[in-house]
Amino acid sequence: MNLIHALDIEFQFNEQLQTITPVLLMDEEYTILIDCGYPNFMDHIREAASRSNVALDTITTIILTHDDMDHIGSLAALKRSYPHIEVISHEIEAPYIDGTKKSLRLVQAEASLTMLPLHELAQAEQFVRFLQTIEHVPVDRLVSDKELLPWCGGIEIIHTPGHTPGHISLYLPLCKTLIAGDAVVIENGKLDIANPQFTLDLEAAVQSVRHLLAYDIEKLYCYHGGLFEGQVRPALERLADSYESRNNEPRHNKE
Ligand SMILES: O=c1ccn([C@@H]2O[C@@H]3COP(=O)(O)O[C@H]3[C@H]2O)c(=O)[nH]1
Repeated sequence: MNLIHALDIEFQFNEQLQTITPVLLMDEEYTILIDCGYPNFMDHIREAASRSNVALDTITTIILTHDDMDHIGSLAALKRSYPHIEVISHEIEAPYIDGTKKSLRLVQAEASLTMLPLHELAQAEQFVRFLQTIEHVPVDRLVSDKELLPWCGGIEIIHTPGHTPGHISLYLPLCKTLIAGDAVVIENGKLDIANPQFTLDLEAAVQSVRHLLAYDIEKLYCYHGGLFEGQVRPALERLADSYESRNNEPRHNKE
């Protein structure tokens, strides 16, 4: 028995209706949550999981695709309530999650304060203060590219850097399913790079999309956008091509 439950969670953020999609993977023994929402999202996760008849206390494992406030925000609360949960992330991402290194999103947000026009400053400062409140949690197990976790018939770790340096996607060969985290998102029905303006290394993010073409993917779940309804391979190819052709466009001489 292998099951995948997409936990679509709708909420208001910055006065906008948003949806995030953590994913539950289950086999006979293990219940694995992939990413865990913003701070104070335990009730949202509990409610979404209960729609799939899953109780939070059955979660054995949390795999974090990367360190960002909307992916690790409720990790500390989940660990406090369920200390048995094993937390897994890529080895490069772990120091940001456990707080040994300063969150790169916070570094980015602080750096933006010196460059923003005055009218955007208050919101950016608020975002910095928000990031400073994110609780850090030790990572119990480090994984690296191509590692195969034994659950659900095998879960392959794919290192997909770009959005952050230790970002991972998860591939389940048995059901040809990719959990993409923020490696790609769905925007207006199409695959896209997640917030390119905040992507820490856009070139690497596009390379990661190309790398995903090596996998036979029939179902693709995005954290922002949920299940992609379409032909995955051509969509990934179009996405990589579109960013690469932008990079190859001749630059206009402004002199
Ligand atoms: O100045 C900034 C920088 C970033 N951000 C957020 O950081 C997030 C990174 O992951 P994401 O792609 O899910 O979403 C991004 C944005 O929502 C922001 O709101 N303001």
